[in-house]
Amino acid sequence: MTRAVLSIGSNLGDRLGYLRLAVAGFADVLVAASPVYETAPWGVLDQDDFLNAVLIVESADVDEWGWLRRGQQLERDAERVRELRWGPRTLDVDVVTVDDVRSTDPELLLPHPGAHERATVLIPWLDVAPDAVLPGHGPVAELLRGVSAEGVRRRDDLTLTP
Ligand SMILES: Nc1ncnc2c1ncn2[C@@H]1O[C@H](COP(=O)(O)OP(=O)(O)OP(=O)(O)O)[C@@H](O)[C@H]1O
Ligand SMILES: Nc1nc2c(c(=O)[nH]1)N=C(CO)CN2
Repeated sequence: MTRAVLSIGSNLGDRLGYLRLAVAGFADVLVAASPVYETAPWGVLDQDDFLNAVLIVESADVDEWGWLRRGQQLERDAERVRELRWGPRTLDVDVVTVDDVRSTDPELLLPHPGAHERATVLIPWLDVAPDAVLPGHGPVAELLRGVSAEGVRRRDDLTLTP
């Protein structure tokens, strides 16, 4: 059995629809889905706001590479076009952690190297897992104390399950 934490994001087109597409794609393995947050972009600042959320998924049949592949298939289903690094996208699925697996393979870095400093990941993750620990970094609740939550707004009017 593996349990993964996935960060999903969209800032192009039907943003909520794309996040829902991801949730539907993981419906058979879904343990929890966080609230939806509207977030100011980081990385490339001159782009539209994102919707972000975190999913917890679990399966006896999927290893860390399987979670990556399933996320990438959903990105393709969302007709994502790879253009700019950190640029606009219909759907991004990042594998944040898979249990306490460590990987330095550039195709699958685990834990995700940006997670510890991204409020867009840490805030929704804490919502669904208050005791979560990011391997190598510590409790998510503590990491959040060192990160600015500016530009991260909870959107309770948007729900991931229709
Ligand atoms: N933990 C991970 N989750 C998802 N993709 C990963 C992970 N580690 C490495 N990758 C690789 O990253 C590439 C995808 O990069 P992508 O363009 O989505 O990056 P990004 O989302 O713009 O930036 P960031 O990875 O900083 O969020 C893929 O080739 C994938 O194999
Ligand atoms: N707020 C926010 N900004 C981003 C995001 C994201 O998910 N949320 N993803 C990016 C590329 O991975 C680049 N910038």
